[in-house]
Amino acid sequence: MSLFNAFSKDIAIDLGTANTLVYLKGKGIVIREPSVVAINTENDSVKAVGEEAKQMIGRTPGHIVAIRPMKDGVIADFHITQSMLKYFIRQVSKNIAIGKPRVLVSVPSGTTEVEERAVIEAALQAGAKLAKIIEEPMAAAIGAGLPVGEPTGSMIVNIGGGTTEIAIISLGGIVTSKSIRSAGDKFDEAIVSYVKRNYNLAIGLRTAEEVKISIGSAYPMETEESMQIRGRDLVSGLPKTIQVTSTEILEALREPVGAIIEGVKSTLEKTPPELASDIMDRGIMVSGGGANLKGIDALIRKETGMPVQIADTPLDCVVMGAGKALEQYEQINNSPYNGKYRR
Ligand SMILES: Nc1ncnc2c1ncn2[C@@H]1O[C@H](COP(=O)(O)OP(=O)(O)OP(=O)(O)O)[C@@H](O)[C@H]1O
Repeated sequence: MSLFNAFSKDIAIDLGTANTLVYLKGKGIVIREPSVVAINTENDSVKAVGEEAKQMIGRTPGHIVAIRPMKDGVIADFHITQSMLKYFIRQVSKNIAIGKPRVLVSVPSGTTEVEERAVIEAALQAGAKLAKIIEEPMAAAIGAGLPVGEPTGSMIVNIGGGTTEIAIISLGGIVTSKSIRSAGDKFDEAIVSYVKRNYNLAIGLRTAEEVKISIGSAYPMETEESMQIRGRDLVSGLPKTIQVTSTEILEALREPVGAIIEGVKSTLEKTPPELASDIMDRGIMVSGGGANLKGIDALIRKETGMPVQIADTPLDCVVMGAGKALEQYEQINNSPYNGKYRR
């Protein structure tokens, strides 16, 4: 049974802190852009959205600001989030001439009801005919191929940009979950702090992200790697290049990665014994962009003693799961949205 009707032009959106992905029913992923909006503050108009706006971060003239409207997995700026959502929904509607779509948006599990209403409102104002919410860990679990509808425990750890969502799912419902504000962004910030502390060098978050992706790891790697990075020397004030090693970045990431491990352990401690035993058999599934951090699976395995698997396309799990949920929604949550907000 479909969430809406079988012929509708439904879209699913992963409204992420770092990236927004849009899935069009029958087509797959049609938009994959950073969640960034550049605003001209002279007339409050939107100058650019997505990749084009991301390129402007840290490089804008005074009257243009590049903003990430979602922070720590929640909506930090409602109006800009709304503009972004409108832009993406209109992109899809315009290019594919689908008329007014019905929209399913995934939000982090820590999102308050007020924020959920704000997202629904934004989707409706962006031209959606109907809008519904799906919780991110549920979407991630479906997208990672876990058997969420079965009477067996599945565990998902979705490491995004702003939040890590950890959940135990059984029979189509979230049994226990935790949303922690340590994920990809905190990894980047930790690298910025490390370089500042140890080298007196100021680097930007984009450089830190490049370092994380190139030589970052959560677990000691077999071969040591190194990378040159450029920043501003805090003593002389001049540009300077230094070399950092993978061992140093492992050390820099210890704290934010440790917070995720603590979250996983405390969720396991709260898990009912029958489900815990299922998870011992089936293991923990890791998704989200942060699942790409080298060695994250090895570390979780070592710290929990459970089997751990990285999802096939970690960055796509949430939107693919939300997309699948468009078709399977009745099995997951039987509360129809009837024109007004309802969970
Ligand atoms: N190869 C990689 N190694 C390490 N981190 C990576 C890699 N590729 C992407 N990331 C990180 O993944 C994060 C983005 O992941 P994702 O798109 O799943 O988050 P999001 O859905 O936007 O955020 P949230 O779920 O918190 O709302 C970024 O911090 C990015 O730097």
